[in-house]
Amino acid sequence: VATSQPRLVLVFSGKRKSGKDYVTDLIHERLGPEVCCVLRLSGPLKQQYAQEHALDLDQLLGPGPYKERYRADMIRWGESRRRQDPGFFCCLATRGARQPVWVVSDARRSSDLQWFRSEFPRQTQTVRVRSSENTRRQRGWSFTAGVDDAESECGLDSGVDFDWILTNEADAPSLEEQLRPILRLAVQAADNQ
Ligand SMILES: Nc1ncnc2c1ncn2[C@@H]1O[C@H](COP(=O)(O)OP(=O)(O)O)[C@@H](O)[C@H]1O
Ligand SMILES: C[C@@](O)(CCOP(=O)(O)OP(=O)(O)O)CC(=O)O
Repeated sequence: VATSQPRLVLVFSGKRKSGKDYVTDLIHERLGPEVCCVLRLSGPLKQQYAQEHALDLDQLLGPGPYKERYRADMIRWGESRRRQDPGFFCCLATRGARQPVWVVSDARRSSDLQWFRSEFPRQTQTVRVRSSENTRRQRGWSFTAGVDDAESECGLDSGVDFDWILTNEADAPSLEEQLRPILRLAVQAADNQ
């Protein structure tokens, strides 16, 4: 079986409720499912966690309040896994992806970026999604100790030179406009196959 390599890997990060899922869904819609897949590092994490704790996986994957009830414990659970193997969830999340453009929606730690940069050094580009605390609050965020002050939320706050920064705010240029150069890059990457 030929192993297919991605042509472009867009690795997204941002605080919770900054709009990572929203923006990456938008990219997926624009490029279509043949060209692009959205990969969530939290996917295999939530799957395994739901199984071990008899929880509702669909609700854990959704944007509602359900996942917030379990977040602190999921973080702890995931961290013990990552201590054994920092690339554990990266590897699981990318397994079987065949599209030329990969959109990773939720990098949180420098070990996540390191994994993609070392596996796909030429293809990887990092994207930061930014929103003000006010905007995030309107989307349902409130500060939670053990979550918002932990590595899960703060691991990429400094020391990273992002290739792209998107401002997901009502008074910023439209996402459409901000995404244009990234979408152009993705279309080029897919066309050059
Ligand atoms: N530009 C936007 N316009 C409208 N709703 C948005 C926008 N960005 C985010 N949202 C909404 O805000 C909530 C949080 O966004 P989400 O993408 O789930 O954030 P994250 O994945 O970073 O936690 C969701 O309900 C989402 O639909
Ligand atoms: C335990 C987590 O994987 C939970 C992630 O859930 P989501 O990826 O749904 O989070 P947001 O989009 O920021 O709201 C966090 C981690 O530290 O791995």
